[in-house]
Amino acid sequence: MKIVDIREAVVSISSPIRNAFIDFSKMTASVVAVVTDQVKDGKPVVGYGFNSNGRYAASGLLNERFLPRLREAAPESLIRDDGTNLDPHKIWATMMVNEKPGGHGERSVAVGVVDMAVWDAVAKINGVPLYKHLADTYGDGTHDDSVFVYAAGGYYYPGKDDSQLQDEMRRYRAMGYEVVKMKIGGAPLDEDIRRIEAVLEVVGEGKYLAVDANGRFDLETALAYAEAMKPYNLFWYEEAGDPLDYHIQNELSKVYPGPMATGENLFSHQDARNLARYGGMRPDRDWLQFDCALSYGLVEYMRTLEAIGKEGFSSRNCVPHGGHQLSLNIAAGLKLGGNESYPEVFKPFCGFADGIKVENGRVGLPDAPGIGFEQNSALIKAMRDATNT
Ligand SMILES: O=C([O-])CC(=O)C(=O)O
Ligand SMILES: [Mg+2]
Repeated sequence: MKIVDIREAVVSISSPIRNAFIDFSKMTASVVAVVTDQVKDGKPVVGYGFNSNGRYAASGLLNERFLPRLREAAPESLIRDDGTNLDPHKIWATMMVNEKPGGHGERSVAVGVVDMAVWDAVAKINGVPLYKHLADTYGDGTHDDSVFVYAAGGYYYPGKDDSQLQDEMRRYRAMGYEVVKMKIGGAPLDEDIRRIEAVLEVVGEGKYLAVDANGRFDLETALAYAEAMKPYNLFWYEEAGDPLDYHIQNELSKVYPGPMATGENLFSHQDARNLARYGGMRPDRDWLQFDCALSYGLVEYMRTLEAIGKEGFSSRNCVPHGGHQLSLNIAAGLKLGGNESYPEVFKPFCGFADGIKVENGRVGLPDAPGIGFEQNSALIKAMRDATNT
């Protein structure tokens, strides 16, 4: 068996929304299709991937380095020793030939998007949902039947007032989500506190509201928000300071008793390990948000889980960023704490299986081979159209 073609395309996921750091007016993503010579139901098996959101398409890196390495590799060097399937670990190693350690920047996005497509193909060739493949191959054979998901939104948007923010949160609650997330740090503290209180009127209690500062704050501002938000007992306080400023996170942990979350802009197991070692994150309450689509894919994510495990964290501490179905499969198959969900933003590069509703803040998984993209009709259409597959 072999890979016969790898296609790459750039798609727009632009919208007028804004977090505390960036607007999404020019946001793009890469889509990759890995076409194999395997045939199921009369059609070639094609694995799909996209690189989550927030870091732009990685076409230059893909077309100059990572895809040529796969195309030039001997096809048999990319498959399992027993010849039955693609080998994601060998494919990963082939992409990373002649790459120095460190400097994880955007390179990890390019590798991550290919890796997602490879895992989709692997599970399709095995004829099982990816969460089952992961549980059988890397876990104890059991998987979670549903996954905790929270509704991420609450963006700044031109002309958006508190009542529109409240309406948005009411919609998420009506869809079955319990926990919702909103942006902070894109307005002065007193305005954000007013917005937080407006959302608390809708969700009732702080334990149903997470806030995300997108790395905007210096230490002084992070601490001022901590002081002001402490009484609300929020679900979590996300990315207060720069993602690589472990000192800010550590200082915050000393004064903020509630759960903290961070990690979506850490792109390697070494960075994740540094956070676990030096960031003051507390295994008994804090959340780790590494997004495999941005950070070298699932092959690397398994190394990340191992690295943070040695620092006292469990897979249950992890609720990945990105709201994509690869992380949903990982959450069920490798037993994470949950997954993000974007009910209204980043369409169609968001969402889960069409017919499966969120109930009591949890979502079930389709019983279809692969990552389940084919069950998400808007997304699979966009990826097929983009890659002409
Ligand atoms: O606004 C963004 O860049 C997305 C984000 O931080 C999140 O989903 O946590
Ligand atoms: Mg975030």
